[in-house]
Amino acid sequence: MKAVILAAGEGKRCRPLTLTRSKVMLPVANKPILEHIINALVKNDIKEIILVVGYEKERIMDYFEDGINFGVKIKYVEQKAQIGTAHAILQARDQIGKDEDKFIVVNGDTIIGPDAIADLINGEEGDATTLLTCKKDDVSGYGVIVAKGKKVIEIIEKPKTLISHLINTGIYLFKNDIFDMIEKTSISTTGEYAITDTIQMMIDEGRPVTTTVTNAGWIDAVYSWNLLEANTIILGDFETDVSKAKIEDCVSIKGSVSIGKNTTIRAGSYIVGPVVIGDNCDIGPNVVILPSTSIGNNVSIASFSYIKNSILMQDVRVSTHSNISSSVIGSNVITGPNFITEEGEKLHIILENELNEAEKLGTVIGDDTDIGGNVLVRAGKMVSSNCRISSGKTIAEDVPTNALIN
Ligand SMILES: CC(=O)N[C@H]1[C@@H](OP(=O)(O)OP(=O)(O)OC[C@H]2O[C@@H](n3ccc(=O)[nH]c3=O)[C@H](O)[C@@H]2O)O[C@H](CO)[C@@H](O)[C@@H]1O
Repeated sequence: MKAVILAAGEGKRCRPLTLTRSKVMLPVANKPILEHIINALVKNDIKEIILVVGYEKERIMDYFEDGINFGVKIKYVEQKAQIGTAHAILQARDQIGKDEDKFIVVNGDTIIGPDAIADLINGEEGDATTLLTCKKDDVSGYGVIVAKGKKVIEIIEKPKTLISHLINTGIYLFKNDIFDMIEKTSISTTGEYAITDTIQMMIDEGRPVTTTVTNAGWIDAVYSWNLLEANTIILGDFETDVSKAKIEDCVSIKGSVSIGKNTTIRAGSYIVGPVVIGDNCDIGPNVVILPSTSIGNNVSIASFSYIKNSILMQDVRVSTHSNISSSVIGSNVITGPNFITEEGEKLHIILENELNEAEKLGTVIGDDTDIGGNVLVRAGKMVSSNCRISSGKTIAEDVPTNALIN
């Protein structure tokens, strides 16, 4: 069976991190979200994946290439304008071909494990379209499903009132007839061609649509700070492997800690897992890294720094005596000595003109930003990409892209 992954959108709610890469390429436990999905499909014996790409497509294509390093054949189709999930699926029509019986479609921006895909495949019913659903207390922001047993009665996209606790995970088993149905789908009130509208049309025409409810892990990082929660969950499955690292004397490592090749952990450092550290990093001496932290490749963290519950992407340089907690730091960010992120709980954050609440957050910093020494970032304040912040500043407001704070 073939699978189609929808990966053409930006993921605006994860800005500033998605200004330079799409949400599907954001790292969780040192792997892009998309890689977790591809692994889940490969573990279910999927041999060919069609990736629908658009926004920042080169980054995706450079990373996955033809898929050979990921154990699968990957083909790319481009969706030139991101005008909806139904339109995105339609781009894969030629690659799926008429002979294909059924194929899987997965949204590229949620983290799933192999069990979710196995549930979808095992729940297949005759020639029906199957939607993988899961139960959630708070269903706001999702497609909601009303079902009678396995039969789907109605699918309503982001309803304003509570109709059901069953949500659409964005993982489907379709037959080839979906393409003709998509072509008949009209544009929604939000200006998109939505696959949920196509599915509702199938139900209205009396075509069989069933649902399989999954209890397998399905993690949706809606906002950049949700990446930290996702990271904590995924790191929970990691096993200790420090065999490829250079560990100096008097280093203390507790819990599950995975360290990549050519990484040096210098004397006096103290690491408590779950923690994952990539290749070619230089950590210490006397650095403390606490759960649940992911550190990408080519990162250096200088002496007496303290990192907790954070994601540091690749090529980050942290100077001495820094304290980074509950933060997501984009790639190629450089911070001067005594860089401090304040941590806050239940923070109100305005993003894309919407008020949101972050359970716990330090800061989020976009790619390619340089921060001088003795800088403090107040809890929940974000610094966008390509900013220059001089020494001694306190960041008490969000900093926009390309800003120069002198
Ligand atoms: C209309 C629709 O499908 N809604 C579903 C979608 O909502 P949701 O609003 O999450 O859908 P998004 O717009 O985030 O898109 C989902 C995925 O499709 C990709 N994409 C989107 C638009 C586009 O033109 N091209 C493209 O490739 C995005 O990159 C992303 O990977 O996922 C939720 C689960 O997370 C479901 O509960 C919703 O029912």
